[in-house]
Amino acid sequence: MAAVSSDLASAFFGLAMRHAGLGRGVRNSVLTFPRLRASKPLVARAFSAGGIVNSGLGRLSMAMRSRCVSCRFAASASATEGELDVLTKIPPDDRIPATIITGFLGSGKTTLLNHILTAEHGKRIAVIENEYGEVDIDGSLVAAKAAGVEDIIMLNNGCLCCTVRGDLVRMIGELVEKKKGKFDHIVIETTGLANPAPIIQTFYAEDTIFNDVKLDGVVTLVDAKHANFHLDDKKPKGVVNEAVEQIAYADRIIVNKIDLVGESEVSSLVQRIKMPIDNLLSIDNLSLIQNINGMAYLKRAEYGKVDLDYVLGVGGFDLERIESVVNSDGSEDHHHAHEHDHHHDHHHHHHDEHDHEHNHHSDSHSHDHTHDPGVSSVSIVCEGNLDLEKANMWLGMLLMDRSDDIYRMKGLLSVHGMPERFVFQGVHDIFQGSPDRLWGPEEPRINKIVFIGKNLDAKELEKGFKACLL
Ligand SMILES: Nc1nc2c(ncn2[C@@H]2O[C@H](COP(=O)(O)OP(=O)(O)OP(=O)(O)O)[C@@H](O)[C@H]2O)c(=O)[nH]1
Repeated sequence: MAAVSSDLASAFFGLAMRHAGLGRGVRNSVLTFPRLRASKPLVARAFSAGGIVNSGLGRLSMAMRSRCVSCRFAASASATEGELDVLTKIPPDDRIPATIITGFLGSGKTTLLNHILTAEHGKRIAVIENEYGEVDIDGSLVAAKAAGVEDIIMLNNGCLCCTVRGDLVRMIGELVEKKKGKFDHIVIETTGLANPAPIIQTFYAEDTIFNDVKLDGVVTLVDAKHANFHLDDKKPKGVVNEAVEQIAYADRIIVNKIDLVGESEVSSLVQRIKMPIDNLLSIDNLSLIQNINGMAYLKRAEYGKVDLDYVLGVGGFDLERIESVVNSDGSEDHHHAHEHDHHHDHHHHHHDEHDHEHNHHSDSHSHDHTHDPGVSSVSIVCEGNLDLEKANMWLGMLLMDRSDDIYRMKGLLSVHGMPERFVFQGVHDIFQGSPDRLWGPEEPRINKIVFIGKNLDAKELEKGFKACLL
């Protein structure tokens, strides 16, 4: 890994900053890091509405365009003057939003879908339903169709994340081609055994989708009664536990079927999914407890009944809205205030915005999962300015090395010399970043970054990140 050239480094943020919106309405850059060995030529693929751009890293000549009219990128040391086409205003992103509904078998996906389809929201929704091995459309879906769903497409000759991924691309392509303007949102229900990662990646890796459709969010249903059983399921080496993965990739979690269990059972499940491990140190059986996703918002529900703005238009993959995630722990369940307790617990290390006003030291939280192959989340919060070159190198190397294990990343960074906040997110080796609004004159320049993945070593991540600070 030591042989990785600094070209890789300049690509990570450099490309992200310089390549944006080459085509209609696409504001952000998207990078994928192919699984390369350091000795091979390093190539990044930038997907844009204009097609795939293959570029030798660090030798990019794409014009940088920013959403923000007055952006300057003094920090982008490697950008040549001719590239700084920063005054171009990018048109609004008018791609059709798509929501993935996932969750283990029987967790209530179709029930939620019906709730969405029959509720008053004024949206015209096209549905892609993936029922593994089933032929007939679910009876309740037919009812929903009568209620005015724009289109229901069945994908039932395999699982969306495996065999029918090509079908998904084709179907979305056809939907857009034939029915564009007739629907406002696409909802995709996966099978209960789907791993969301390949489905998410399809939205970035396939130009035919990326040009017209943007991923809005991943909503995961969790069966309050049976989830622990599936989460505990020890899989053979190399086999993923779908129940864990589905939660790990979520932007919105719905702990459903709470009518079937008692309050304490729900609370311990919520803890297992969300609560910072530091709070659980007093609990005896610590090894059984993991903080699977500290980033997603979580709500409890019966029969999937949640407000629709909780599941549609969430902007989970929208750089403009990453802030709300990295600034909070995702607990949004106002009826269960105790889920916020860790905000006020002096033993934990995850601070909210208010804390930082008074306490500007760096910190992170996560249980040390070095010896635990479980999925966990790590948050790093740290005031200071990042050295762009170092940050490029660190994140580039991290993804080269660990992109299989890093499921999701979201962050808000303070880059030295850059007057705007830099917002980014990633799914494995796909990375997307762009400048956000200007830092306020009195605003502390605090970096916030969240990782969700397997075998994450919080200390190592924090050390690597802090080494990038000036
Ligand atoms: N008691 C109870 N039952 C529920 C709740 N939500 C859904 N169900 C029932 O649970 C069963 C499974 O719900 P579905 O919505 O079909 O679950 P699914 O995730 O789509 O199932 P698969 O497609 O098989 O993975 C149905 O009989 C639902 O009526 C709930 O909150 N409480």
